Amino acid sequence: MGKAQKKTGKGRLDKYYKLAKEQGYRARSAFKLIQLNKKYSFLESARCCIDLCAAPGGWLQVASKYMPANSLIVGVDLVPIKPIPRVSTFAADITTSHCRNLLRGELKDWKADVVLHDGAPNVGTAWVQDAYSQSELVLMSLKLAVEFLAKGGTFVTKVFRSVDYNNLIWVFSQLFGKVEATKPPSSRNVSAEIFVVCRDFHAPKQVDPKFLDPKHVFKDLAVSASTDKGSNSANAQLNVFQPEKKRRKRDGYEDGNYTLFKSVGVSEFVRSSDPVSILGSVNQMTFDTDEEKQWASLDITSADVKVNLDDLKVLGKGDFKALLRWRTKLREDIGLEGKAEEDDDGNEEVVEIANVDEEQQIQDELERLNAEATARSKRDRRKANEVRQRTIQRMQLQMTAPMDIGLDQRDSVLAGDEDIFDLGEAERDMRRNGAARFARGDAVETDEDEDELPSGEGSEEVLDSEDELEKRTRALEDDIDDLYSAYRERLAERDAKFKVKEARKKDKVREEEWHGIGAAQDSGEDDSEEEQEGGWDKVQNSKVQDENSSSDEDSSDEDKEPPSIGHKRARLLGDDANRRKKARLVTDLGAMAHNSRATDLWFSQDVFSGAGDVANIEDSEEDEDQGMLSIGGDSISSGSNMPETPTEDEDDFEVVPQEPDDATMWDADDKNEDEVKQALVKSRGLLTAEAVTLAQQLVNRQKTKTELLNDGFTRYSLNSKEDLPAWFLDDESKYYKANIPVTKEAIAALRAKQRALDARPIKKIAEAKARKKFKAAQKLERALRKAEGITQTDELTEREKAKQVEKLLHKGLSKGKKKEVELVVAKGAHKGIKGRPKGVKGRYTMVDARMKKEVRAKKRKEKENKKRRRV
Ligand SMILES: C[S@@+](CC[C@H](N)C(=O)[O-])C[C@H]1O[C@@H](n2cnc3c(N)ncnc32)[C@H](O)[C@@H]1O
Repeated sequence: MGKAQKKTGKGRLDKYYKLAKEQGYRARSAFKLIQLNKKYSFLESARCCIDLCAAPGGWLQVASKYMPANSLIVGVDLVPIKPIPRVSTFAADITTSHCRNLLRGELKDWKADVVLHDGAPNVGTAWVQDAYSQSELVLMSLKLAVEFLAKGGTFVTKVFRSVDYNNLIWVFSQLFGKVEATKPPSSRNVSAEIFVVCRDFHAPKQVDPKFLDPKHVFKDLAVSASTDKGSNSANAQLNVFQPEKKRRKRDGYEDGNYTLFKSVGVSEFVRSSDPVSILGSVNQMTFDTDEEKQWASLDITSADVKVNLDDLKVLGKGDFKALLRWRTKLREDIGLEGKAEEDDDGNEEVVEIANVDEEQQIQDELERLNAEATARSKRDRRKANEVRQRTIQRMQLQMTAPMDIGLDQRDSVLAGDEDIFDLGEAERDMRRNGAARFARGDAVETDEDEDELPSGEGSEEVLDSEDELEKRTRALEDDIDDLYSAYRERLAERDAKFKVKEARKKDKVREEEWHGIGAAQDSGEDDSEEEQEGGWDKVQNSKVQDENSSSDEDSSDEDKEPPSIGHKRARLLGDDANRRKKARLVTDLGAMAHNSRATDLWFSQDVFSGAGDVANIEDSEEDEDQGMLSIGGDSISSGSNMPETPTEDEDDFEVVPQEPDDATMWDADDKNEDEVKQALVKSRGLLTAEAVTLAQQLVNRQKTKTELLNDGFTRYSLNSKEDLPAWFLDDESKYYKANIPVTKEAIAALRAKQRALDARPIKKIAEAKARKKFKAAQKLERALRKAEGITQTDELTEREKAKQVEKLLHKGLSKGKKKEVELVVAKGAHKGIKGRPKGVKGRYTMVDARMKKEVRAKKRKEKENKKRRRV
């Protein structure tokens, strides 16, 4: 992750600020529009653009630069905008009908191809007027966009990640074909703003006013806020059990909490009935109170536990498990676990806890050490990977030579921070390796004073335990899976083709899963009109239907009516929940899947998946463009108190592209490949030597059908793919293939086919030849018709008739006169001209004047030579 960008002091005068100054843009935000346009190219083809909230005019300058000449560009803002060539501007509040009328007056009967909105309340000078919140302002701008946009038009708006975010995106998706949220590089990381580019405006004849009414659009937030707790807790749980997968913050920031960093006392975690949620939702746990400090000094609270509690966001699954184990032990120590069970089952449980036998303790301790060792080795591997990655990057940028790699990794040694021959380091390495081996299940020789590793006996016991072995194997498998998905992500970043392939796969999966609300509602003819117009209630109903259908799902039987899309989606979500349930968890997460179902349904909509592809969004106190360049007297003063005010830590939100389930992907691949191959064979015949060999053998009766079938049962066929890791299946599909013999004849046949293909004239020549043939046939036909007329006339003698017919047929069969080519000497007026010389008609060739003279001179010389020889 790069350095956090500063929004204050000199930090805000960044490269885009300087670039804006250099290139004469009035605000650094101009680069945001440039970058958005670079990605989506909406300005080049636009003839009319409206910029809402345009002051001081940076976006207007960009629009005027990138849009075709003579385009109509109109800018509106609360404050007047200094004139810009080719742009009309006026001051108005975009939330008023006055502004609407002014825009109508400017546009006359034109429709806009692009509507831009970069507005932010409280950053202008008109404090009293801009009382609207950001989300409401966005909705107001959408209202204007809906009125003025042409069909297929583009609406670009700035939104902030807040609780309203998803509702806004949902509304956009009802009105536009494509909705994508993006954060251009020039938008500061510390700003919570993102830009939503809505393309392909549906231009419905009528829009239900509820779509544009803040009261309706943001209404179910209040309801969902309370129910959202379930989803928050689900997210928190996922943070713990799949910490590698960074989740997008779909539901925006918690109400009233715009700082991302959260710290709680350890006792909250220890006493909580839902410790996993706490682990997943806070950054740090501290030992503050006297009681907590006492816990910190206990033996079970190892240094690792303290370090882990200090920064929970960097922990892996193993670390979280270790913390949960530590909590259990602590609760046992302080009698909490006993008390809780006492309540349920009476005093017997306390006795049981007191009788935890020694063996169990050793077992627990081993588990803990095991987890620690795995976590450590994981961290080391991650670090090593990062270093390697950085080195490769530097090599790609030609900042370093390959020989530097070793040196790079030991920078600290070179800097003198460490001793090259540091025995301590070597010892630590040995220990690490030992721990790693232990984690792998190899026999470990332990040091006497190595207090982290268990005694030989203990470890053997662990190795003997099947459970333990299985756990380790699973952990290893998880590691490899993680590494593989990281590898695929890297591949996707580097290889554009791979990315496109993956995207196509995802698109297909999505298309199969989701056919849109319109399709689901397509029940009768009467509905069509309403569908086109898109009624709020209708969509809301469909949402409710979806939810109902998902809740009824369990009770409903299979052979009902054809399943609706809602059912389909609900089933998919159900599968998803099941999958999550199946994951190896310490705690039962069944309830979590149930709680978040409604939320899942809502956010699982196709459009949210595209819209979520946003870079990290950070908290910030204000809109980042408050510090615009000062232009004359029009400088915009800095404001504050944005309602959605995120800050600090960027690491919390990272985009993790959601990959489809690997195993099914593999299967689906096979099916598609097969279909594609079959289609190819149909259109082009057999393409491989293996296929031709088999075909020849079948035709020549060298192979019977039964033999062919039997040949299909090899060690390569019918291998079960169940439970195999994705990386393995991917690899197998590439390399684990039967080596089918081919014959010389098959190869010769393929080559001959290829040669024939190569020898075929290209399409244009073939067409020209066919045209010529057709014309010749027509000509002959005409001649024959005329000849027939001549033979039937009585006015001519037989001799005359024969002569004329002969003439006609000769003409009909002749290929026509060869067009003569005129030679034009390139001298005088024709010297050095390009194109057709004046006064020349038909075909011509330019010839060099010099050539004529030289030919004459040559002839003359030959003549003279002949004469001399005779003499
Ligand atoms: C970030 S600035 C726009 C910068 C502009 N895109 C540029 O490149 O120069 C936000 C603007 O929104 C304007 N604004 C806020 N509320 C408004 C409203 N209700 N009507 C019109 N403009 C508004 C502010 O006056 C401010 O100039």
